[in-house]
Amino acid sequence: MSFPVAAARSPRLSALCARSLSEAWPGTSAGVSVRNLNIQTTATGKLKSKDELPGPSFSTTLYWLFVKGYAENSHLLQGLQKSLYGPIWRSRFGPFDVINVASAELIAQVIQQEGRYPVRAELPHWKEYRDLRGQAYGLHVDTGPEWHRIRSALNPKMLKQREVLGYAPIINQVVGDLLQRIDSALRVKSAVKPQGDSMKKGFDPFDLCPVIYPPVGISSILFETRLGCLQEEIPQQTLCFIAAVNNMLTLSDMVILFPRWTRSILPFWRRFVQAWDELYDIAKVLIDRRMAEIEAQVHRGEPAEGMYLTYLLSSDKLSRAEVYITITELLLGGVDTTSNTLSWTLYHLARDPRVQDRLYREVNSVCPDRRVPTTDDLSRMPYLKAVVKETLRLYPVVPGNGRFVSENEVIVDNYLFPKKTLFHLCHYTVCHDEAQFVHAQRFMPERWLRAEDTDSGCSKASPGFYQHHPYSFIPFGVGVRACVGKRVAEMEMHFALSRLMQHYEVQPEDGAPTVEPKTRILLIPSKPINLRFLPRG
Ligand code: HEM
Repeated sequence: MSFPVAAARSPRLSALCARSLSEAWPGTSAGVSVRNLNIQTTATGKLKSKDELPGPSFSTTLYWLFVKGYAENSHLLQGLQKSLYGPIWRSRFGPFDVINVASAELIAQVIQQEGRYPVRAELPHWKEYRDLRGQAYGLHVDTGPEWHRIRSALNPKMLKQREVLGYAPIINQVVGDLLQRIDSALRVKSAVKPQGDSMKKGFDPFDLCPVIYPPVGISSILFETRLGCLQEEIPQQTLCFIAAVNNMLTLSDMVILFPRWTRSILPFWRRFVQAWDELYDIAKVLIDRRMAEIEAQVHRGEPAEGMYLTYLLSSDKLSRAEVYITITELLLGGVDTTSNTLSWTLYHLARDPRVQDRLYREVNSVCPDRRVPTTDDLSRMPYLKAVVKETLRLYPVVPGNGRFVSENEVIVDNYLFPKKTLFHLCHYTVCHDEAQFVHAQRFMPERWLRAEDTDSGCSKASPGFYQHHPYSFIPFGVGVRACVGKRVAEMEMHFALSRLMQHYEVQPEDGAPTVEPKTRILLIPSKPINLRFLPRG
């Protein structure tokens, strides 16, 4: 992932570990723009205690969340609280005592001190479920060297560019099915129109989100089988799986908020366990089925060829129990994320014909006559990548991330925090910070390009149009704990978007309302995004 630093320097995000920050952010020689990152210098004065931090009382937080409606808009609460308390504040809520940081510099300071085995947040209720069922802990529950061992087994086939390129054919096949699915949805809609109706095929708006919502591409890579998400009749098992993912994620938040003694009265824990059981059981059936196929192949003297699952099952790096839970967790990470990002992208393209036209022209010039793009072709589509980046900036799927620093004390902004402090990294606010991004509320993919753009209608004369602090845009996280699915997700979105552009022009439905995001763990559309898909001639 590159940054549009004006002087044509584009450091890679992966290189942005704390130690290399000044190299990675050219122009920020130590002690100048990295002033706040150098904790040695901030530590020279007297350090303050976290008790001196400003922040809302418990009752104020309750009021904001449940009376003012920020429970579904916690991304906006970040900005409100920043305006009241500054870029660092403390909030207490139920069992949580959280230090919120809402500037790129302070986020960088936290990440810089996250330790060798970073933890996002403790998930005691997930651990309790695993103990209850005697399952392996997995990526989200395991900590320290155990987490690192699992992560090291996953990384090579997920994060190495060379390996990920191998998934291109299956992703393209899935995208082909997606196009067919849209086409048949349009045909059904036009078929029910009365004769002579002026509305033509493709003119009836519909919400693409449910079509692309299911974990289409990633499931093919992980399970090495199609789950039938793109069939007109989605198989029952797949519907169950999708519902279980939703339930588990929603209930996870509820379970952690209420004390244990409420479990016999409130339904949350019981339903949470049920959702996990369903998820795990379906994943286990699919994995066992694939394992039986591999064993049969080996028995026949054939090489066991496959993708991710075959690699994990045959690598001996993880136990079978760990493979069950790891594949389930990978799928959890891959579901809402790419589909929501793609939906937001289309939402903006539909509203901005100039951007859509420029994107179409780029795709068409690299792949004329609807030739299916290859990964090489994608590398020659900078505007396509800029469009996806700009979408992730406006709608970071993970609007706030966490770091639970348990190994060491941490100094941030001259405050000293003891071990076991939970930090909330307010990415949404930082991505919308006018000081980092000129016209921060506008959808302007050009800001990610290095070349001068002539028709964006915005002032590139403003210093900083292309420049921003590297930690002001980290939609996939950063460092060793960053998203393991980043490369696959990007490839999936780039293929899907380029091919959608080849086949359809998207337009908003008549009188379409503005769609705002809401938070349901992830940042998702608050209402359906209904679009018209007009087949291109
Ligand atoms: C638009 C797409 C996606 C976005 C924006 C995204 C974003 C993120 C972010 C912000 C994190 C936390 C990183 C950190 O704590 O520093 C994360 C973690 C994770 N993501 Fe993604 N993700 C996406 C797609 C995917 C996909 C497709 C997969 C499945 C292969 C996936 C699997 C995971 C997993 C397993 C983790 C936890 C890693 C760990 O704890 O070691 N993500 N993702």
